[in-house]
Amino acid sequence: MNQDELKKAVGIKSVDFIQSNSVVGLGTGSTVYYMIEELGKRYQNGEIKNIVGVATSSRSQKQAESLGIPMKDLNEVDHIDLTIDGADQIDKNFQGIKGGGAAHLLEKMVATNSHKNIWIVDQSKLANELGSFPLPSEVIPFGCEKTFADLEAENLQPEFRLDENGKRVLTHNKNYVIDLKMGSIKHPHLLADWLDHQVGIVAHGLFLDLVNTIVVGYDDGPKVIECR
Ligand SMILES: O=C[C@H](O)[C@H](O)[C@H](O)COP(=O)(O)O
Repeated sequence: MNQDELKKAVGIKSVDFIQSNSVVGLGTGSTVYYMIEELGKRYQNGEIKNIVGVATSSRSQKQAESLGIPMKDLNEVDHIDLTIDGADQIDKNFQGIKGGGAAHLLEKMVATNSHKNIWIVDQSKLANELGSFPLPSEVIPFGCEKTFADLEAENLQPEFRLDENGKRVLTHNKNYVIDLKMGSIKHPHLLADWLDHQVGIVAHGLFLDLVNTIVVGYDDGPKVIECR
């Protein structure tokens, strides 16, 4: 199976975890696309009833709406039962990096408001340790050169993320993304703690101790792994 087929297989499989009468967080990305597509099908044919979706990006919001899935804003729900999202890298302790699509701020807010989090990935996303995938950080434009200099001084190999026209990528909230390309993250909790204390950083892509279950796409089919 190619990577896209693996993503599709885990996307479809993950919908088995969605129960009727629940509030579901909808992640963002090319793997989640298949999950939302399948959820739309099962909602339309009545297999899954009475759900409300909470999106983590305008992309996922639009896709879900186009399939007729009832949607609410995070402010409008008192809880989220389950969120299904993708990930960019998952280490052997089930810690993750997210934000390859610059959606990690909204994703983190939805994930931390969810009773349960499931990540869906193809096998290429699993790694012994985090860091070979650059760690995204969302920074506010005000004073961003200072924030950048602080990251550089910390030896975190920062780089502003640029679009195809060489312009700085803007997030949903009109912030910039700085990718940290240090290659290897030996102590994710220490790094997360340091980044959490940088005033100009709104959110970083380290999602630690958060995921409960991962669904991994292998050539012989999706495998469900309980993490915590
Ligand atoms: O910002 C994007 C999100 O964190 C995605 O969930 C992550 O990048 C994985 O996306 P994909 O399934 O497209 O690889």
